[in-house]
Amino acid sequence: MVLGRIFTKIKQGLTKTRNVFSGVLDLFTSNRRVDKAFLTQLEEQLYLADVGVQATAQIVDRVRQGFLDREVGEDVKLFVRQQLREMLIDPSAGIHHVETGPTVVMIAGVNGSGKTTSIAKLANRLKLDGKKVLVAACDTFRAAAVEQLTVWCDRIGVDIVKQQQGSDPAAVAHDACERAKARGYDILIVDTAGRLHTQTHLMRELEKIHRVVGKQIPGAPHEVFLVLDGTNGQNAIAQAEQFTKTVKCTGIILTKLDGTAKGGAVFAIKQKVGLPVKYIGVGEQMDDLEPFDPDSFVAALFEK
Ligand SMILES: Nc1nc2c(ncn2[C@@H]2O[C@H](COP(=O)(O)OP(=O)(O)OP(=O)(O)O)[C@@H](O)[C@H]2O)c(=O)[nH]1
Repeated sequence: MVLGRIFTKIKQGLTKTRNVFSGVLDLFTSNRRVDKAFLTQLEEQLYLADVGVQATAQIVDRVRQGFLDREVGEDVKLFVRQQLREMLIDPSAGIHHVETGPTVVMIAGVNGSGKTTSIAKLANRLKLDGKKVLVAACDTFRAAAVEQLTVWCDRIGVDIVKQQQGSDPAAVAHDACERAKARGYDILIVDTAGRLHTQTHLMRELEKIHRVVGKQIPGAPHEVFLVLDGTNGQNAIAQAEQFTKTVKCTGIILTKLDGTAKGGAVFAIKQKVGLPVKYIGVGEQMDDLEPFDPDSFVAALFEK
């Protein structure tokens, strides 16, 4: 029942992506053979669905190898569905909670990507799972960032550690770790600045937070999630490539999938950036963040 509701929500959130993906699905209803023209069309449609050059080439190649000159039918469709699903499978799904001490999740991403909203949604989700959640407002670069995060935390009912604008983000991280340890929090979510004056500046700041957190809590940060705006499609991938040169990330939160037809970028992200999508944002409300599940995602694209 609950699963059904979540699936319906994912399907609704992916409406626009589903519409472009119907171009792929229509190919399997036609009465024809797997020939050069079919493979070219498959390539075009996957590409149009933002699946990305590399992922598209891999699928088309495998269809050619397995089905050339055979009739197009359910088996080819199932094969493509399987290929897409397998591309997304990742053994490290979700957040890895440590056994003792707080689990630290650092959140990075450029301003406007949906970083603040995603932190709020994640905090809300973890709280509903029974976790004691603390948020560290380390984006001290912009006053609005701290204010916005405070409003969200109040609304959700989770605690926040903050200092005034312009203070050292690493100091905020330090305080937050102390508090998380002293008061038995299960999870500490650390917000970070989205953009500073230069890339080097940003890198130094993120590294410093990383170091401070690691000194306070062994193994921390346990996860580093990069928030990407799903409406950017292939540009989000370029951004991810750029960002991961600066910070070592463990996963992606892909936002705003409800507002875009470019949800196929999920495949390209995994292929090109090598990072799993951990959560997807499918709306602006607190409960509009879903753990990314390859089965449901691909099923949502393939099922009526
Ligand atoms: N439709 C939709 N909108 C979203 C989603 N996630 C975030 N948004 C909206 O995107 C806008 C930017 O989100 P923020 O969370 O403020 O983004 P940010 O990265 O923190 O950016 P700054 O506030 O500029 O630092 C807001 O209007 C959010 O409501 C989503 O999954 N779906």
